[in-house]
Amino acid sequence: MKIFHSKQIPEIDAYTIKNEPVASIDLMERASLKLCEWLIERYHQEQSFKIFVGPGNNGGDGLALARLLSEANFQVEVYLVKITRHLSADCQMNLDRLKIQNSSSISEISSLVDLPIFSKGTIVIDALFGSGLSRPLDDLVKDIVKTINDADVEVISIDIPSGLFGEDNSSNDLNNCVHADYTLSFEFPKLSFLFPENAECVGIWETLPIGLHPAVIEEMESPYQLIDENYIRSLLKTRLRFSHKGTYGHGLLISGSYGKMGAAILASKACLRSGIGLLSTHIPRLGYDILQTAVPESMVSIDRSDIIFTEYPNLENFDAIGIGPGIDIKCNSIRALEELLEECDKPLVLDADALNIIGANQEMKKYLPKGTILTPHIKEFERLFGECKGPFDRNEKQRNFSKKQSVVMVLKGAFTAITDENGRCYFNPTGNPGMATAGSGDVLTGIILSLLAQGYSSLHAALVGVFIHGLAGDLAADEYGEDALIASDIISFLPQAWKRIKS
Ligand SMILES: NC(=O)C1=CN([C@@H]2O[C@H](COP(=O)(O)OP(=O)(O)OC[C@H]3O[C@@H](n4cnc5c(N)ncnc54)[C@H](O)[C@@H]3O)[C@@H](O)[C@H]2O)[C@@H](O)CC1
Ligand SMILES: Nc1ncnc2c1ncn2[C@@H]1O[C@H](COP(=O)(O)OP(=O)(O)O)[C@@H](O)[C@H]1O
Ligand SMILES: [K+]
Repeated sequence: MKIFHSKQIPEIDAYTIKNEPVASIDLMERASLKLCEWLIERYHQEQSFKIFVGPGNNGGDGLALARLLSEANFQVEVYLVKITRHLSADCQMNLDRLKIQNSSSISEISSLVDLPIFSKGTIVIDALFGSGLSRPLDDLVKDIVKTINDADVEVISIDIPSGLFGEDNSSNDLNNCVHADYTLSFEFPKLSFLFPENAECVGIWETLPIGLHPAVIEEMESPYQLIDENYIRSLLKTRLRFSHKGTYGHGLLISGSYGKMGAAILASKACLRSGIGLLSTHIPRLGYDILQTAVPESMVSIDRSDIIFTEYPNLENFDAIGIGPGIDIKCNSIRALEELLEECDKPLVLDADALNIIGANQEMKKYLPKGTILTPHIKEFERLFGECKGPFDRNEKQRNFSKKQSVVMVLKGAFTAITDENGRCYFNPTGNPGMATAGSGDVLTGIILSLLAQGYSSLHAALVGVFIHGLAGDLAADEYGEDALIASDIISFLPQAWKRIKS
């Protein structure tokens, strides 16, 4: 699913209105019907709604919704926030229709004293501002928003929490934006919903289809998209009847150090559970027995050091290389990584301490071979690129670096963002908070290495790897719950995850 900039939404609307064709007031009615259906499915008629309405089309949606909920016998009170005398045409039309219906109360709010008492159990619908917001909220609206946020009520925002911008909120104080429990957005999510910093405002978000014209959605360009299972399926390779282990590549995983051999075990197992033909795991000497016992399917390449990574085997023997989980950041490891980056012409994935080493030795960035995959979490990202002004700025930096250096970057977290050499950004929907646990990143590195060795392009290895990793985590959470989930469980559910997307 493409994710469009708020400025593109009116163009998509206008195209739909002209070419479907449909009157703009009827498109608003369609959107409000979807909102009403969503609410009717979840709430019963004893619950009352307080709808806060602004002057634009977001307010228009709120007014149309008030009429539809009243028609369905819900108790509705409407609060029209008077910040301007002028309402948008469709907002005015829906206000007139609501007045004609004459079944809900309509009050005007021109100062805080006009605000109602919020009794417990009330549901607040936030239809103050939508994607047309062009500057932070003015004082009156800010105070109304604060009062709503402080009240012990459930809040549902229409399209976007009022006060929040669809993209960049770096100059915005999130305390002045509605903190919704649910955000119901039309057709597409906004970019800002995918950033962890905005979660307190957005709550749980859903998209409601409102029949925007498919031709304009297809044609209009956007660098952002949310991937889904069908898209991932379209990228998968099939295993051949007459194939042998050589067909699926030989991977080299450089991982582990004294006290961190678990990282090497997790990454190796995940790699082998994702279809690779042969795996060699390069580890310091002390890890020999540990790895041979824990992962008998992997061959072992031994470093001359007992405790850290200081050298690597001949790269010619391998189809892809993964380096980082648990390698530590000692001086000899830095030198070895530097050499590897300069020499390596094989597909490469860098994670964890490999990224921290580069973060501490910035000149190494320029040696990253084209097509390399980097998999930082936010902290590792900031070690690489410095502090960011906010999530939008971070995403811009990620896209720009991918483009400039022709590398694939995987910024991990909820809605992991994957950027490619064209500056495109793909967000991943799978995964859950249970995966915020030691070692889950190591599992991802193993999966991605496996896919690189099997001949997937860097971008496809990152996309498929991140999706399947999150899917296995979701299946594991279904079985064990999020709290008990450990990284090994993600590996245990890789077989089910692969079966599901290969079926
Ligand atoms: N395709 C879609 O997504 C559809 C969207 N619709 C609704 O239309 C909304 C967008 O409507 P609008 O473009 O009218 O935008 P808004 O309803 O967000 O209102 C913007 C209006 O407020 C003014 N304004 C902006 N920032 C302000 C501020 N800080 N203080 C005071 N005034 C401010 C603007 O000049 C403009 O007049 C969407 O969010 C959605 O709710 C639906 O009605 C139909 C289809
Ligand atoms: N709240 C969450 N929702 C979805 N996925 C998550 C969440 N928290 C963590 N993950 C996933 O778990 C993995 C954690 O990786 P990382 O932070 O490197 O862990 P570690 O260093 O312990 O291996 C990433 O792939 C990330 O996307
Ligand atoms: K809103």
